[in-house]
Amino acid sequence: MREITSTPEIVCFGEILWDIFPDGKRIGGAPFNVSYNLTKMGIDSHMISRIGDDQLGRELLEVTTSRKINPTGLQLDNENATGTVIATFDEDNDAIYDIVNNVAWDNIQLTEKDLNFVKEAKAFVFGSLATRNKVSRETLFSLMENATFNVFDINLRPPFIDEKVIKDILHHTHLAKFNKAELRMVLEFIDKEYTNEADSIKYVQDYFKLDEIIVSKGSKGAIYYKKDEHYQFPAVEITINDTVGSGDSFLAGFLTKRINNKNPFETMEYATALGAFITSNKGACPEYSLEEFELFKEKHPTNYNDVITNMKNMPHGK
Ligand SMILES: OC[C@H]1O[C@](O)(CO)[C@@H](O)[C@@H]1O
Repeated sequence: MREITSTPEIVCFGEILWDIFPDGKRIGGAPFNVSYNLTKMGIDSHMISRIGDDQLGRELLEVTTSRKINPTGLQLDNENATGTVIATFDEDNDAIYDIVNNVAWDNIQLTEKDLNFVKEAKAFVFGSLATRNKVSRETLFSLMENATFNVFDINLRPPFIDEKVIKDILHHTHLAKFNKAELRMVLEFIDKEYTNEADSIKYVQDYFKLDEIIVSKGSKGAIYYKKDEHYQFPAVEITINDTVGSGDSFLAGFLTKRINNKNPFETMEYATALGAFITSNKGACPEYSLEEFELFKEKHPTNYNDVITNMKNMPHGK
């Protein structure tokens, strides 16, 4: 396998695993889903995780390699098994996850190479689940303390929620992504009552010195706060296949534009389109080409009448 020597543009950290659905297993893990879709967007992305020395680990390696995800950030664990999750769907077709504990990705070690990659990368992406075990948690903190742009997609997965750890991470975060329930939980952690979204966001921004926050709202779309600016984008209308990884692909689309300093309109438009595209497909990491996505995006344009912003400079002609 070819070693990467140049610094990746984005480094993702955390769980890589098999989601075991009633109809078969699919590769997953929120940070892996982000890394996968970034790669599809043409972004050079590096995934730091750990797999077991077992059949499921070998299968994970095969899939990542065949899908052109660079596997050099995947550590091999001789003691712990490759991660698995028993996934089912509720009556709204939302996924419910039973995440097997004490697996390989709970034991990600700190390496010199990863530390250097994170220092140089334009963004470092992670969630809260990888902090459930001490080893991966300590590695994450060491990396985060050295990164220049920390992107925290909180992705709360009960029962693995630790208030102190989440607050500590938020103090290091530059861009956070919450859904509405997660935003309320963070407010509870800092003893702030929810009055309305804008006030809550302002409070969280000031409390954690955190300029950029995305709140995802499912079928209602998403809103991006950047200091005092906000940009609310509607969800793109599609037929839902399943919602697994929709937030992860949204984030991949968002970062593709954000790290290249595109304006927030273009950034949000791309993010909502990629989230919708993946939701219209099966699973979080379907096989597709950038051209297929671009075609989908053209056929499903953003309804600019439903964009809500406090900024005047909408892109020309919108
Ligand atoms: O990472 C925890 C779980 O979240 C997902 O990534 C979806 O966002 C699943 O693939 C995984 O089982």
